[in-house]
Amino acid sequence: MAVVATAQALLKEGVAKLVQLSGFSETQLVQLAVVAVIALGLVLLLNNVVATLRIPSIKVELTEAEANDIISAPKYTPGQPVDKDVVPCYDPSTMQLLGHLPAMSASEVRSRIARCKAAQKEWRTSSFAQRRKLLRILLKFIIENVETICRVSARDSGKPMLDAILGEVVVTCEKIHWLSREGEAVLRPERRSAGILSFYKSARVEFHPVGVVGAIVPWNYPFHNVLNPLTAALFAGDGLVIKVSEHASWSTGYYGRMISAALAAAGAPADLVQIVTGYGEAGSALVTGGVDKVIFVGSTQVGKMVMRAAADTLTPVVLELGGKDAVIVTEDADLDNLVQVVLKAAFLNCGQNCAGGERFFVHEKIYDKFLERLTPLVAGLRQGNPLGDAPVDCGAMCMPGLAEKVHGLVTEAVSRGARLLAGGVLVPSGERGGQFYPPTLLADVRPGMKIWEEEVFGPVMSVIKWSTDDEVVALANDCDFGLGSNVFAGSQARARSIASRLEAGMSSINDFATTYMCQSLPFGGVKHSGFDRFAGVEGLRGLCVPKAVAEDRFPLLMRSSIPPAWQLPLPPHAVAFGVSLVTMFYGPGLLYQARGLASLLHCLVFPGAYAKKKQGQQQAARAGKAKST
Ligand SMILES: NC(=O)c1ccc[n+]([C@@H]2O[C@H](COP(=O)([O-])OP(=O)(O)OC[C@H]3O[C@@H](n4cnc5c(N)ncnc54)[C@H](O)[C@@H]3O)[C@@H](O)[C@H]2O)c1
Repeated sequence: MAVVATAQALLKEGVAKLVQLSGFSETQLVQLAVVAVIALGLVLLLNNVVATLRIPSIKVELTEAEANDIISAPKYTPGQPVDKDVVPCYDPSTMQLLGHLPAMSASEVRSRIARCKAAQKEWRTSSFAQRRKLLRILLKFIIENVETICRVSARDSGKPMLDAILGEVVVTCEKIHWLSREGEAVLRPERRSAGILSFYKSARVEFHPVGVVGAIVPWNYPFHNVLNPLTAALFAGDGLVIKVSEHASWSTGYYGRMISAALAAAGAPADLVQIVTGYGEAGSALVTGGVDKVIFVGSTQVGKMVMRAAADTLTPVVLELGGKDAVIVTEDADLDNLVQVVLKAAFLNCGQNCAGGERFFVHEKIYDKFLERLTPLVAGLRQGNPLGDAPVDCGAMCMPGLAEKVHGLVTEAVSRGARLLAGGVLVPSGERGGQFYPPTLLADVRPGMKIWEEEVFGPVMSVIKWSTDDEVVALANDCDFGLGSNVFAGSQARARSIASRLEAGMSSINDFATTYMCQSLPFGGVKHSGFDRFAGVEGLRGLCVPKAVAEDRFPLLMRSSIPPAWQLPLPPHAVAFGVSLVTMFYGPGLLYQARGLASLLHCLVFPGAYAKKKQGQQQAARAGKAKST
C-alpha cells in the first residue's frame, strides 16, 4: 500500500510539473496522451500492414485432382503389378489412381544429395533475415491456400479436412511462427562459464549448420512431415534431402512446386531442397549417401535398420519412432470436458498418429460411466470419403493392409476377453470402396493381449480399468514404447505427480498431446519410441554443430602461457607445482586452498629445494636397497 501511495504522490507531482511547464490544463494533457497512444498504435498497425504486403506472394498452378473434390479417375487395386521403377499413387478413400512417380535409384539419390550439398554451401552464409523471409513467404502461401493444402493431403492420405487443418496446417503454422520469433535467439552464440583454471577466458557455443540433413518420413501427415524438417533445417542454414513415403507421394507434386516457388521468391538456391520418391532402397541410399545428419521418422523396425546402416558412415541419427501413448483418467477428472478430447486423442486422423492416444486407463469409480458416455459417440462417428458429398468424422487408412492388421489385433483381443462396444467389423474390401476401418471401442483390455503390446496406429480406443495411482503408473509403464503421455485429473498436482512417473518423452496434463502445440518444446520419445529430439530448442540446435569456442577475455591483460615450472625440459619442482595448483584451485574449502597457495608460493620462492629433496629421497632409497641385499 505504501508503494502505491508513493507512486500516486510522485505521479501527481509529475503531472503538476507538466501542467506548469506546458501551460496545458490537466484535461488537455490527458487528451494529448490519448491522441499520442492512438497515433502510435496506428503507426505500428500501418507498419505491420506494409510489412505483410511486402512479403512476396507465390503462385502455384493446380492440376485437376489438386483443384477439385470430385474427380474422375480409374480405380487402383494395391498389390497390382507395377513397374519397379515407379510408385503408384492412389486415393485411399476412393481407390482412384492419381498417377505414378519415379522410384528413385541409389545413384539418383546420391546425385540429389550432391546437388543439395552445393546449394547448401551458399545457403549456410545466408542471414537470419533471409531465412525468416523464406518462412514468411511459406506462411503467407499456406494461409492463402489452406483448403487446397488440406484437400491435397486428404486425397493422398485419406484424412478428413478438419484433421488436415489441425494436424497438417495448424502445427506447421505454429512451427513457422516459433522459428520466426525465437529461432534466431536459439541459434545465437551462447555464453558459458569458463571454469576455475580458465577464469581469464571467455567461453561460448556457436551453432553452425550441420550441412545436408537427410529426412525419411512416413505417410500419416504428408504436408507437415515435409514442412516440419524443412522449415527447421533451412532456418538452421542446412539443406534438406527428404525421402517421402511410398504410400503418400502424390501430394509432393503440389507441395514440391510450392517449395520451389518459395525458394525462388526468397532468393535461396533452387537445389536447397530435394524430394526423393521411392521405396525402402531409396531411403537406405539416403542414409549412406553422404548426408551429414539423418532424421528418421517411422516404425521402430525400420528405425533399427537405419541406425545400423548409419553406423557404417558414422552419420548421426535422430530416431522418431512408434508410440502407444497412455491417456490416464482419474475418478475426479472433468468427464464432460474430456469426452470430446479423448475422442480426438483416439480418432484424429483415424488413429494414425505416432503420439495418438492408444491406451485409455480409466479409474474404476468412473469406468462404467466413461464407457456409457463413449459407446454411442464412437458408434455414431461417420466414416467415408473426406472429399465426398456427405460430411465425415473419420476417413480412411492410408497404408494398404493396415485395416486388416488393426482388425487382427482387435479380434485377438476380443478372443481373449476384451469387450467390443463399437466398431470392430471389417467389411470385405470389395464393398468398402476405400481402405476403411471403423472407429472401434474396446473395453477390459489386459496384459497378455497382442493389442496391449503392439502399436495399433489405427482407430481403436482400448480402455483399461485401474484403482490406485501406483497401479496405473505401473500399467502405463508396462510398454516398450514411450513417446507421449496424457493425464487427466481433478487435481492438477495429482496429475503432475502421476505424469512425472511415466516413462515417456512428453506429458500433457489435463490435455492431449498439447506439448506439440508448444513448438519451443522438444519432440521425441524414450525406449522403442526412439531417441534424441526433433523440434523445439533442442531439435533446432540438433540441426547444427555445437562448436565450443574459448578465447582470452582480456587479451591485453592476460593470456595463456606455460609457467616456467612446466616448461621443457621440466625442472624438479614441476609436479609439486602441479599438485599445489590443483589443491589451490579445487581444494574443498578454504583450508585446502590456503594449503595449496602456501605450497605454490614455496615452489616459486624455493624451486631449488625440490631438487635437493628429490636427491635425498633417491639416495635414501638406494641405501635401503643395498642394505636389504
Ligand atoms: N515419432 C514420430 O515422430 C512419428 C511420427 C509419425 C509416424 N511415426 C511412426 O511411423 C510408423 C508409420 O509409418 P510408416 O509405416 O511409413 O513407417 P516405415 O518405417 O515403414 O517407413 C517410414 C519411411 O522409411 C522408409 N524406409 C523403409 N525402409 C527403409 C530402409 N531400409 N532404410 C531407410 N528408409 C526406409 C519408407 O520408405 C518411409 O519413407 C508408425 O510406427 C508411427 O508411430 C513416428
